[in-house]
Amino acid sequence: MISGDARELAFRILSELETRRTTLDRLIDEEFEKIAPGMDRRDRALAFALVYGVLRWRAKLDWHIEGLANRPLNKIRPDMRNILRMGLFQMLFMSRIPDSAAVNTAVNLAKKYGSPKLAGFVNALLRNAARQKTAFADPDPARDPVPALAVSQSFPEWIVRRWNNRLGLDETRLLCRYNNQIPPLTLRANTLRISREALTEKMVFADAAETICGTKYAPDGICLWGPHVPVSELPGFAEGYFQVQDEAPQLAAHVLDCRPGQDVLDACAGLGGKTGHIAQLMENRGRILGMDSDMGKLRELSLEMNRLGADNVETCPHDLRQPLDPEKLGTFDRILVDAPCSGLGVIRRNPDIKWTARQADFQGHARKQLQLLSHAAALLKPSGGVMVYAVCSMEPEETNGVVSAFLEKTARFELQDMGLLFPGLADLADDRGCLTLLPHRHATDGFFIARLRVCP
Ligand SMILES: C[S@@+](CC[C@H](N)C(=O)[O-])C[C@H]1O[C@@H](n2cnc3c(N)ncnc32)[C@H](O)[C@@H]1O
Repeated sequence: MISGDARELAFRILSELETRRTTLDRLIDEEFEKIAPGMDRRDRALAFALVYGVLRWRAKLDWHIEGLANRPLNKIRPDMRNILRMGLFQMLFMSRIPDSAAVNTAVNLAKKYGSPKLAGFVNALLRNAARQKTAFADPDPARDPVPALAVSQSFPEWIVRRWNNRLGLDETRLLCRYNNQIPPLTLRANTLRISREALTEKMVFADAAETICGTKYAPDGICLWGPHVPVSELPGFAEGYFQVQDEAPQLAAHVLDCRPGQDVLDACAGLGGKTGHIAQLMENRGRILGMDSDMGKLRELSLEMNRLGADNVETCPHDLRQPLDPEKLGTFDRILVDAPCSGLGVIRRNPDIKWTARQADFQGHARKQLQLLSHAAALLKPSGGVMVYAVCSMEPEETNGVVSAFLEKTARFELQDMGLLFPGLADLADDRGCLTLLPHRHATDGFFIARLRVCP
């Protein structure tokens, strides 16, 4: 059992993230459960700030560490790299922490996890950083703006290059900057139990956050900027008054426009973020089938539906690429395919994605997305059926590219213009009528939604 020290906890999370195939969310849940129950709120907040801060600013921190160490980063032991990143992050981004505390705590970690010699190296490098930091400079953009932006905004060069080719340098800079900001905690009021107005009042009364406001496009969303307590301690959590969900994904179930009494398939239901929303739009009447290939997620989904009071949801573990139950073919009024993707739209909330996503994976994502969409299409009612395809990405291969490939393959479907169907969302619609949300333009996660219907 290790101590409940915030920096040690952050160090363990950062190191494990590099060695295990898991997501930041899962690792945080695991490590916090093991270590942090007794940890006071300020220490938990520090551990979070260090993990997220280092992941957001890793390329910039590494650039300075390489310069100070006078050797390439891969010549520094991976665990010492993380100790150095945490130390330097505190010096550059956490003005309330004295440099001496950043150095001493890093040296203690290096002693515990390394050796006296490595602790000496960490000590010397961070002391140099403390002396030189006011003179630190980013690479010169005049020489080559893409790698310079990759360091100054801390993104992998391939992502900056990709966005620069599509959006130009100025917008790419804005997009990177936006993705490095701390997002609000966004909730969706569970209208089975409470209205957005009444939930907002409860949050304001409880002084739940520094600023509390409604979402712009999604009718049931509330943004909490600078929340004062963890989600599970917010008023109404146990009563199922809300789910945590960014504004952009709230629009997926909204445009699915399901009605009470319908048969609805949530084909990649995961933990049920959108299933709960569908249940509230259906006022708990009709039938929802939550499908996912991950049985563990569906178990959690069922618990989540109990918390929300959504009682018209059944679950079905199934790999949607495999043959479908013939009895289910052509039976659903509405289908949501919230497909697995690169996750490049949610870097603001999951900065680890910057370092785990790969350019080479896009073709594979697109192939799978097309397969899931095509198989799901066979389950839709031949008359009046509507299917929504969504991904938390704004990359062409897995957004409009998949929709075009699907339409080429499946002539009985047509794309619907959501700018016309939902006038409140018109400024999010692209020239085909799909919704493409860009973080820096719309102040949401990056997200894509297409609405397809069987041709009348
Ligand atoms: C973007 S996540 C869904 C998030 C979920 N809709 C929510 O709002 O909480 C994509 C989901 O697709 C599931 N998935 C991946 N491959 C699948 C497959 N072949 N068949 C069915 N589900 C799959 C993953 O387990 C994951 O839960």
